[in-house]
Amino acid sequence: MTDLWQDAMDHAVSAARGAGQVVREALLEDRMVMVKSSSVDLVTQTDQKVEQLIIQSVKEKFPTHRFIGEESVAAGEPCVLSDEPTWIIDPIDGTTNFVHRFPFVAVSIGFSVNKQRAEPAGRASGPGQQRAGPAGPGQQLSRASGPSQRAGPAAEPLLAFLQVEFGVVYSCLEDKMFTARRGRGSFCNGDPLQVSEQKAIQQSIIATEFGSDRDPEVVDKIFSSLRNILCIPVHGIRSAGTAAINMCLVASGCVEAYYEIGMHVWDLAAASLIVSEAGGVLMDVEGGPFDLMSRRVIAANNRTIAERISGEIQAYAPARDDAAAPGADP
Ligand SMILES: O=P(O)(O)O[C@H]1[C@H](O)[C@@H](O)[C@H](O)[C@@H](O)[C@@H]1O
Ligand SMILES: [Mg+2]
Ligand SMILES: [Mg+2]
Repeated sequence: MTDLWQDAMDHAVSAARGAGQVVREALLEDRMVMVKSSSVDLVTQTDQKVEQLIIQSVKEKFPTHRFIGEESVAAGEPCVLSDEPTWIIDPIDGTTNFVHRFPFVAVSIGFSVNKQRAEPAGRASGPGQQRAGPAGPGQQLSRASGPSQRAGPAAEPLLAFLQVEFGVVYSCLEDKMFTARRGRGSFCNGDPLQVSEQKAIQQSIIATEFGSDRDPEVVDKIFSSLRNILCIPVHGIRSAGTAAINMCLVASGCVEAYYEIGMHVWDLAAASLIVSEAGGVLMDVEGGPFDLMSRRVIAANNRTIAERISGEIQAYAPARDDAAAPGADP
C-alpha cells in the first residue's frame, strides 16, 4: 500500500533538525524577550523565525496543507483541527528554558489528518498485536498495525482518540530526535522506545510543570495536586521545562508519568503519539478520554498509574484551544 505520509514525516524530521540548528545558534547570541498572555508567558524572535521557517518549507512541498503554529495562533491565526492534513508546530517548546539557557529545548511537529475517521488508539485486533522486546507481560500498549509487534495481552483501547498520524520532537541541545508514526512504534535517534514497566506509583518518578498561570487559585490547585502526589509517596517529582520533553521521558521509560493542565495542542500533539506508540497511555486529568484541544493531560506508562494520578489532581479547565474556532467541537 502506498505510504501517503512518509514523505511528510521525512520532511518534518529534516525541518526539525534545521530548526534545532537555528535554536542552538540563537543560544549563543543575545535574545530579545517579549511577553504574550502575561509577564511569564515568553516569546522571542527565534520562536517566530523558527515557526516561519518550518511553515515556509512545508508550504513549498505540501502547498495545500494546513497549520496550527503556536506563534501564528498568538498572532491571530485559527486553531482548528479538521480532516485536512494539518501540521501542529511548537517552534520552541521550553521558551523560558531557552531564554535562561536552561538546557532543555525542543522543536515539536505533529501531523494530524482525517480527524473524523480517527479510531480509538489501541483498538487493534487480530494477529500482530504483540510487541517483542522489553515490555513485560501485561504492559499496556497502544495501536498496533504494520510491522511493529506488541507484547502482553491484546491491547485494550487506550483512553484517547488520537488524531495524530506522526510526531517529531527534536531535543535540540541533547541532539535527540524522537519520532513516532501511528501504529509503527516510537524511536529516539532510530532506537525503539518503550515506557517503564513499573506498576507501583510509590516507586515512580512523576514529571509535571507549573505553566504560566499565576492566578493564586490556580497556583493553589497546582500545589495541592503536587502535595497529594508527592505524599503518596512517589520517588520524586521532575520538571524539564518543556511538555514535549517530559512526554518523551515517559516514552523513554525514564519517568513513569507526566501531567499538566494549561499547556496547548502544539505542546502535546507530537509527543502524545510518541508516548502512545511507546506503549503508554494518555488520559484526561479527571480520568476521561484524552482530548488534544482540552489543555489537560496525563501521559503515563500504564493505566493504573495514570488513574492514581488522576485521583490526586485538583482539576480545573482552562479555555480550550479550539474555543474561539467557528465550528469547533463542543
Ligand atoms: O515554551 P512553550 O512553547 O511556551 O511551552 C510551554 C507551555 O506553554 C507550558 O504550559 C509548559 O508548562 C511548558 O512545559 C511548555 O513547554
Ligand atoms: Mg510549548
Ligand atoms: Mg513554544
